[in-house]
Amino acid sequence: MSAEPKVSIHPSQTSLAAAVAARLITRLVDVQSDRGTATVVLTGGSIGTAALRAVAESPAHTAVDWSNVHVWWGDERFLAADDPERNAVQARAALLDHVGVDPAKVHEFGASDAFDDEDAAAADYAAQLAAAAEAELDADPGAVQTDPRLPRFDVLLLGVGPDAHIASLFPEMAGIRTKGSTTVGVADAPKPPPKRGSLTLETINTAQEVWLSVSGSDKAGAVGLALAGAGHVQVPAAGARGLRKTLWLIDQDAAQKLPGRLIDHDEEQAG
Ligand SMILES: O=C(O)[C@H](O)[C@@H](O)[C@H](O)[C@H](O)COP(=O)(O)O
Repeated sequence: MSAEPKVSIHPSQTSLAAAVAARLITRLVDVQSDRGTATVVLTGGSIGTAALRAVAESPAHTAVDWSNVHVWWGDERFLAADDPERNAVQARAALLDHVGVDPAKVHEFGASDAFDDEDAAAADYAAQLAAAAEAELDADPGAVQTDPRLPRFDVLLLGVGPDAHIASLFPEMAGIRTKGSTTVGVADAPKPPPKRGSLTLETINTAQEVWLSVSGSDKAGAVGLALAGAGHVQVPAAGARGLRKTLWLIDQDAAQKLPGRLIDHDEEQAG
């Protein structure tokens, strides 16, 4: 079971980041009012980080109980813990340091100063995920889990590269082909740095909602191919689906090669 993609087009990168931020705040508030806690999976990349900055700048962010938000990452660069290129370091600077998150609920991929290699860090992340899944079941023995090795992901954010990669799953490479594991170490990513850790596509696709945020004309080809139904090994972004929602949030530059039949005009006007 997975949700067909919906597309929402925004006039500029700035309005896109603001729209992602507004949607994220609303979603977290809604999930918390139903369930008490909410879980978000963050992405690195320019638009992902700009959206987090926009959350911090929005007065509405105080409606979220940040101390009850679980934070994970879709991928991480295998670098020292304080390296400014780490997705987690950028997310802290953009949002997490400003909103009173509970450090025990912020789950980072292991860094290169703590783990021998990217595979060990990825294995550790899989163990962290499995422990969270177990804790979830202890707290609510009736909880329905999509995968017993994974906690519930309410919203999973992704950026998309010009080559259509998502998280650290690059076209035609081993990561995007990985089956049976929840995480994967990546040794030779074409986007620097080469060493990374990532959720697998199978893991990404257990999220309730997957939102792909994309800005810029260099991404238009990737967006067009992904939404025209290309195969996920060649076009990883084509394979990302949420269980109840798959939302492409894109700016006009990234929408240049969009198959027209996919534009949802209600969504288009929403942002
Ligand atoms: O660690 C990373 O590099 C990311 O998680 C990666 O998947 C990113 O989201 C895309 O490459 C888009 O990045 P831009 O928005 O900067 O193009």
